[in-house]
Amino acid sequence: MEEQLSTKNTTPPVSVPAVPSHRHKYEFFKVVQGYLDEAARLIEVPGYITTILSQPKNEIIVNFPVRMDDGSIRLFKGYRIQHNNLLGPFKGGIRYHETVSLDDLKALAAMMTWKCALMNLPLGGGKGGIKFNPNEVSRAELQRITRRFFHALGGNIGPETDIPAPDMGTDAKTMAWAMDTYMNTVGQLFKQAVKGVVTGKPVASGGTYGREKATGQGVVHCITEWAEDNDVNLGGATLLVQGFGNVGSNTAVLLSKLGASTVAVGDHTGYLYNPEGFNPHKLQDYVKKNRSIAGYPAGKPISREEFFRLKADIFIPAALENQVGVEEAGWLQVRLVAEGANGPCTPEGEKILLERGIHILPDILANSGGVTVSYYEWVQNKRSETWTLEEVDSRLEKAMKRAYREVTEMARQKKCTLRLAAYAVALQRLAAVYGEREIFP
Ligand SMILES: NC(=O)C1=CN([C@@H]2O[C@H](COP(=O)(O)OP(=O)(O)OC[C@H]3O[C@@H](n4cnc5c(N)ncnc54)[C@H](OP(=O)(O)O)[C@@H]3O)[C@@H](O)[C@H]2O)C=CC1
Ligand SMILES: O=C(O)CCC(=O)C(=O)O
Repeated sequence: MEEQLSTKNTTPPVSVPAVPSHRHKYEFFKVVQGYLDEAARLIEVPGYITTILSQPKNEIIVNFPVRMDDGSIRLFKGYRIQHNNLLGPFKGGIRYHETVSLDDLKALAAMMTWKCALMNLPLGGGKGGIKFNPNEVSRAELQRITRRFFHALGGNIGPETDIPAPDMGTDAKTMAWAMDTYMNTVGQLFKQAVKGVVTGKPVASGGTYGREKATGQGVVHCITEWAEDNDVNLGGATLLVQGFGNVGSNTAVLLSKLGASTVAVGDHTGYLYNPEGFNPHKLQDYVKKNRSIAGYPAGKPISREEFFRLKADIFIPAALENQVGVEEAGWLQVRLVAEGANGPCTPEGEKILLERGIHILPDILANSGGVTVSYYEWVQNKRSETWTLEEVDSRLEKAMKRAYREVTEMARQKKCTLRLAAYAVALQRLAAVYGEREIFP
């Protein structure tokens, strides 16, 4: 039992580098474009389509000053990348993290285009963020940074233009501040009902039931389908979870209801191991209160390498991109990597995993439950409706299972990886619309 293992961990929080320092600079946008080009060759898409999709439509950069608690003024740089809006308004999260960069956000915005197309949503792709560490500012500073950022973005976003949502370092509260700022600036000018300007809001402020757990729920639907296809019993399965925020913790909690057990977890402060299995509810509550897993009593501190070398059934990366490179792919002893995070495996890492017979559920499929339920929230805001949790859950389940089947069928037909198959399904949808519009007569 977890409680019996309670060796008190008094280790102070240590910052664990996201990737070992000898690793090359990771060109995330190039990597994502590489997948698109490969998928385009696979399904023979006309060259002009990949040319259009090779860069974002708009790259918005704003510099804005914020008064900090000590009275000083600090200048922040914020981004909103609008990749593509062929299928509908730009859509995607806002990331607050010290690693935020233009290149990464371009990659993440492009991935939103593929994700929305794959899920057959009438939405395009976007992503934004600010480069700073949200754990190092007070709550009042966080609110002022958010309000200044959304004020600076002004009319570049809107319920029919570009709809942000939470991503790393942001949550429902951030979205409530964002909506309020927009309502009192741009919304005032147009006298519009503007709840739909952001999704992932608190339920009382126009959010939807089920959004908070949606990404984790989607990961779990994909894992369940994979388990069925591969005759794996999830009861008693063991999990390694990297990142215990929204995606990691909800995935662990939902899988525990199917009998799976989380034996190791990690975040930027370090990694913890508990062979008996953590209680994911308690750990989730602890992280909500303490902002990290550091000091959680029911686990033994281990190194990042020890974490990756543990024998388990499923690895769920739910933190940053570029986590599974050549080294980690050689270390992992699991049957499945289910990508809760965006871009956690490098192409070289993926190749090694597949050669070693480790399956991968790719990000744009596995973590698409979040944006799918964001879409449900946006529809409810448009129609002034409130759907029950059961309705949201049941729609999400159908949508995830349909997407999983489409991707596995494409992979079978084209004899390709699930990642390329997911890109191919998405690209096929976009190509059909470009074709119908005959934009270059
Ligand atoms: N939220 C959503 O709906 C969706 C999120 N995603 C993706 O899922 C991933 C996680 O997002 P989300 O759960 O929302 O973010 P959260 O901010 O809620 O959680 C992120 C987690 O990652 C950890 N982390 C940060 N840096 C490191 C590091 N260097 N090494 C190990 N762990 C680290 C954080 O730890 P700490 O707090 O200690 O920094 C935290 O536990 C991201 O890739 C995001 O793009 C994808 C689809 C939708
Ligand atoms: O819910 C959304 O709109 C965005 C989710 C997101 O940022 C992602 O899927 O990476």
